[in-house]
Amino acid sequence: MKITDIQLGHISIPLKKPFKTALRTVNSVEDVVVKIITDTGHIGYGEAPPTGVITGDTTGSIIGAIEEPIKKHLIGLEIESFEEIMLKLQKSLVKNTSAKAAIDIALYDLFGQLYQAPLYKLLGGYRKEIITDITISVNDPEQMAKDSLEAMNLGYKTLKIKVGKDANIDIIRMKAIREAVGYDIDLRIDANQGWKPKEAVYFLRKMEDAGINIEFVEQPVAAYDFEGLKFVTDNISIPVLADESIFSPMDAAKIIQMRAADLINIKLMKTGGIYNALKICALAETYGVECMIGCMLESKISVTAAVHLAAAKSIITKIDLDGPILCSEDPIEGGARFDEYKITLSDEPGLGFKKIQGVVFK
Ligand SMILES: C[C@H](N)C(=O)N[C@H](CCC(=O)O)C(=O)O
Ligand SMILES: [Mg+2]
Repeated sequence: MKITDIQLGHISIPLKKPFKTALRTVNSVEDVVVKIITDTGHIGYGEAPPTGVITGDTTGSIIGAIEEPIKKHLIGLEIESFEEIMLKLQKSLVKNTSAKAAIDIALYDLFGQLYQAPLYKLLGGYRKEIITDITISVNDPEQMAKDSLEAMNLGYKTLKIKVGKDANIDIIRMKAIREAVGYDIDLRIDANQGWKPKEAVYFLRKMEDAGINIEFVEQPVAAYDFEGLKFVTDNISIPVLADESIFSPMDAAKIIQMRAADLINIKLMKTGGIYNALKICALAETYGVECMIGCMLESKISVTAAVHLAAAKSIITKIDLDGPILCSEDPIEGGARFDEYKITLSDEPGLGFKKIQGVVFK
């Protein structure tokens, strides 16, 4: 199975509601889609979102990275020589993790097809069904309480609450949400780097004292501020999860060795795909640090790859793969099945895609 061509397309899906974090507001998924074609007629699909505020990647940079260095390094290679392909992909240029992730995902899709097995089984086959949280965008407290109740009524047991815009109002937001949903729902919060270390400690302690009961806090401080992250971790009892601070396995090793966070958020768009995500899983497992798997604003193509990884690995104990659920439509036939919070994999080979509607590949 030899790679003969790599084509690109664009997927555009309106969201059900605007997605709002401390970093940005988005109304639709606008992602680059990758199609890798082989001489055997097998096709692998991948996807990359331009999440510039987190990864630095834009639509233009993703397309440029794939059309120039990546494509040149991969055409003509055999999927059988998987390690060689992965090394060439990762070494074709530095950074550009979203472009690498899209290609890595399409290659793993082909890898599964080559051996006629669903990817999650090839990677470990731990389970075939997972349960995701759903994100509540940062808004005024009344709106967030209403959105949380709506999610609870759809059956979600875990809500990921976006905060980090103004710590004084964040406390009011969290009180309003906890009051609305009661204590049977787990609340995890994501500040998306919005607080300073001392401010984070002050307000998180206040939230603890108010009995809000928070499962964990995600990325309270700036991505680069490992010391600040450690300061928060050392000074509150709520577990701290590192998201934007960890892209590479090296970042993960550093955070773990510093004890700067209690938990790690793996996202394929930060790691450059499954190949490096597996290294983070191995590191985390070695040190007994549980992982969450997350996503950006992604459709079912790349999120299906994340579902396969989560289904394969027991160290991934927390799931934030709500990208496709936030979308108002699903133009992808096949892949993971989303029934609100319940995500199930089929036993189709690779990632199991059948058809991607409305995307023109060139
Ligand atoms: C969509 C997912 N639940 C999520 O919240 N991801 C964000 C970043 C998403 C983005 O801005 O595209 C996160 O965990 O920080
Ligand atoms: Mg996050």
